[in-house]
This record gives sequence, structure tokens and C-alpha cells, in this order.
Amino acid sequence: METISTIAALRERLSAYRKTGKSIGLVPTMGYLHAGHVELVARARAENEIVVVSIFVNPLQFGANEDLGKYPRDLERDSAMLRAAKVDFLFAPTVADMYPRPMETVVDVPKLGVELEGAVRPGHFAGVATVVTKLFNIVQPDSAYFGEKDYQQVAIIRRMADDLAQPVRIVPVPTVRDADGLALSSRNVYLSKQERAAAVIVPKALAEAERLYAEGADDPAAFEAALRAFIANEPLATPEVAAVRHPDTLEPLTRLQGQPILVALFVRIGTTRLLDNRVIGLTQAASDKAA
Ligand SMILES: Nc1ncnc2c1ncn2[C@@H]1O[C@H](COP(=O)(O)OP(=O)(O)OP(=O)(O)O)[C@@H](O)[C@H]1O
Ligand SMILES: CC(C)(CO)[C@@H](O)C(=O)[O-]
Ligand code: BAL
Repeated sequence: METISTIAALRERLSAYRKTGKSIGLVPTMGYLHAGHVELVARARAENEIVVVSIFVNPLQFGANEDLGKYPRDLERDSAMLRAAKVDFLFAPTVADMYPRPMETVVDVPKLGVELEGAVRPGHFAGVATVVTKLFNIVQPDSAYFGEKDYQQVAIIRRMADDLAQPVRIVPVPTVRDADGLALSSRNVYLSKQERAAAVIVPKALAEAERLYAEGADDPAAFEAALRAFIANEPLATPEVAAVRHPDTLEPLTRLQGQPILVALFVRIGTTRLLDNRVIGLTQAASDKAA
């Protein structure tokens, strides 16, 4: 594995492979890797001749009062994990490499980006769409891999790639979970022991949503209220988003039965926000994978 930090050096190294028609897979990350990231890398490894993983904690997608400064970082450990996963290139630019001057250009998908997590993190998804577009332009991958845990992010990136005719296949990868069902996330490291135990309320709420739906729940407002009440049973948990939406448009629904529905959760445990979601009502539901 080769570690590269500048745009010019990565372009130069990849152009040789591109000329000989080698397929390139890109896995964008913010580092502090776990088995969820490794799953994305394994998928990229299986489907491409060259695999590029980027590690970049993108300031554009953090709000002023968010955790940019304390976001966990461990490049040495990440490098060892990526070497073991047979990655060809680790692209680890600095902020000055990626943004040598303030960005004047923004890629935004405003309708999808203001819903759900976007309502709680204004501007977040414009920051994501902008950096992902820049990464696509640098790497020019044939395929790019994203986790379904960040369901809204995948929806926005798909729409962006389609609207802008970006020549890349967007590949969603099922969520990897801990034994108790909690979705793996770099931010889980912020949780105290007590908070980690409380966090199991998030996957439990998804199971509760499935149960309510199977029982015939049809009124979105009542369904959301029931989910909020369920989460509030855990004193350390605050449901910032507990919503049921259309899986493609992310828009509110007028009724639930007879169609697939997206259940989206954004739950604060102490000061840590945890994200999870499930699409319910599909005949062939995407099944999550145990870690
Ligand atoms: N548990 C998981 N299973 C599968 N993919 C995941 C999982 N967690 C994260 N990913 C995916 O890995 C990619 C990089 O995500 P990122 O580096 O932000 O990790 P993260 O664990 O989601 O961090 P955070 O705690 O900041 O949300 C994203 O496409 C994300 O959806
Ligand atoms: C896609 C991404 C790497 C863009 O910074 C980030 O939003 C993430 O880690 O999910
Ligand atoms: N959604 C993963 C990246 C972030 O929270 O900023």
C-alpha cells in the first residue's frame, strides 16, 4: 500500500492504471476505521483491480459547534488495517492539500439535504456533496462505496451523481453491527461505559418500528410519537430525529401500510449523536450484517 497526501501525486500514480484500463474503486472515509469501513473496503477489493481509500476529516461538513476538533484520529492504526485489507492507495490529504484556498464552489442537493439529519445539521450535506465530488474528480473511480448506516448520505450522493452525470457507480453497503445490534461508528468511542450500554436503545427502536409496522400501524404521526416514547424510556437518550419517510424522496408520508417505508433515527446519548435507519416493508429487506 502506498500512502499519498497530495492531489497531484495521486493523479499521477492513478493515470498509469487508468491508461491500461484497470478498474478503480474508491472508499471515502473520515478515518478511525472499524469493521464497517473494512466491509466497504472488502467489497471494493472484490470488485476492482485498484482500491483507493481516502481518509479526510472534511471541515466543510462540520457546523461551528460540532466535533471537528475532537474527531478521533489514528492514522497509524488505520494504515495497518488498510494494508491488511490489501488496499493499493491510501489518500490522506491535509486540509491545505484539499482546500489550498477557501472553497468558492459548493455542490448542494438542497431538497434531500434539508430533511432528517440535515434539519439538525444545517449545511452538512452540502459539505459532504462538495468533498465527495472533489474526491470523484481526483480519483475518477469506476465505483464508489458508501455505508447504508448513513442512508441519507447515500440518497444524496446517488442523486448528485445522477443529476451531474458523474461517471461513477454508487455502491451501498449494508450496516455492520456490534453483537448487541448497535451500528459500528467512529463516534461510538465518545460513549462512556454507561452510555454505550444505553445506546442499545437505537437498534431496539428499529426492532420496535418493525413490530409496530407488522401490527398494522398506518398513521405516520402516531408511529413517530410511539418511536419517540420508546426511545425516551432510556433516560440517557434524546431522539433528535425519529421519523418515517419515503425511502427515495425522504419526504413525509400520509400513510404507512402497503409500501416500503424508511425509519430514520438520529439519537443523542449524552453529547454523542448516533445514526441508524431501516427500510421496512420490502419483500427482500436489505439485511444487516453482524460484525
Ligand atoms: N457500521 C457501518 N457499516 C457499514 N458502513 C459504515 C458503518 N459505519 C460507517 N460506515 C460507512 O463508512 C464510510 C465512512 O464513514 P465515516 O468515516 O464517517 O465513519 P463513521 O463510523 O460513520 O463515523 P461517524 O461516527 O463520524 O459517523 C461511510 O460511507 C459510512 O456510511
Ligand atoms: C463520505 C464522507 C467521507 C465525506 O467526507 C463522510 O461523510 C463519511 O465518512 O461518511
Ligand atoms: N455522516 C458521517 C460523517 C459525519 O458525521 O460528518
